[in-house]
Amino acid sequence: MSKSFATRMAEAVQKTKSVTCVGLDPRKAQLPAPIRDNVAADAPPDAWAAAYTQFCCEIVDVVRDLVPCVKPQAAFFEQLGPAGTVALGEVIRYASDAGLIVITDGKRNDIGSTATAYADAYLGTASPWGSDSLTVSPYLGEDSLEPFVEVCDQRDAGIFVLVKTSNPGGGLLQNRETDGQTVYARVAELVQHFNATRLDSFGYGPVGAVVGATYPEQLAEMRAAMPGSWILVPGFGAQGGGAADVMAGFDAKGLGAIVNNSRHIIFAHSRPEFADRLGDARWQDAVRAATVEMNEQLAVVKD
Ligand SMILES: O=C(O)c1cc(=O)[nH]c(=O)n1[C@@H]1O[C@H](COP(=O)(O)O)[C@@H](O)[C@H]1O
Repeated sequence: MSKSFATRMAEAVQKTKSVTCVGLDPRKAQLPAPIRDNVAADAPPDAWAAAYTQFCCEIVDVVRDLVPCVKPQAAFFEQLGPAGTVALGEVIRYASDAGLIVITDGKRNDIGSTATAYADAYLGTASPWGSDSLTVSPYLGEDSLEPFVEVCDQRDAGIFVLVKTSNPGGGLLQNRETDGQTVYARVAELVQHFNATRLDSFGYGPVGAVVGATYPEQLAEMRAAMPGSWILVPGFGAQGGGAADVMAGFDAKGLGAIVNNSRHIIFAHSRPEFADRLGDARWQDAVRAATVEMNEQLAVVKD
């Protein structure tokens, strides 16, 4: 890798004219019939892992010319044990070889010395799970994030720090005020601090932030608080976020935010608007149609 993560992201968004991130969150029960029916319900984990790999790689084939990035969610693979983690590595590699930016969603972190091991496992090219970027928890503080930032510097990788999550319960801790400032705003300050000396020609650094589409007001607040940060915006689609809710995330050129959609894209074959017309048999066409639809709803990228 020679260009920084932030620059690769900006160029990929400009090339595809898309701010959509397709979330790869495979679930046994929701796989389309042509894949699910090949695996017995009580089949061993390696059979399901193979199904997950096939499903996710076919999605990559369908969306690779439409979007800048994909986000495999590690939990669904880890659920299958060792075979699942091998499948996760296969999916990461396949998406990367297809030219997509890969954000592995692991929400990892630990004390600094252990954080270094997580960074080594997930960022850059050194391990089977080497990705362009990883989601990271800020809960252990600044010294737990520093090892990730160091690896980002060494390997032109990126991280997305959880700032204001999309779930209803996130506010319990994130909205707490100390010294007249919310916890999420304090985390945003830290993110901005890390990026301040690392900005690329687009004005962005390697330390991204997660802000849910379910909190549009806070998204606007966070865009202003972290001008140097790419924002990963989950919660679009199945969690209720819509186009109007995410508009505050973008800069004047339509850069600076990517919007994740997992279930409403990858399982689009079962959404009412696609089920009759396409359904399980044409699930790949449903994935493509849902991705095109989302791109059209979020056509913010300027020439
Ligand atoms: O880090 C994330 O991606 C994330 C953060 C957050 O605050 N909320 C959130 O939903 N996510 C992830 O984004 C995806 C959302 O999936 P859908 O609701 O199916 O689009 C899941 O993989 C979640 O784990």
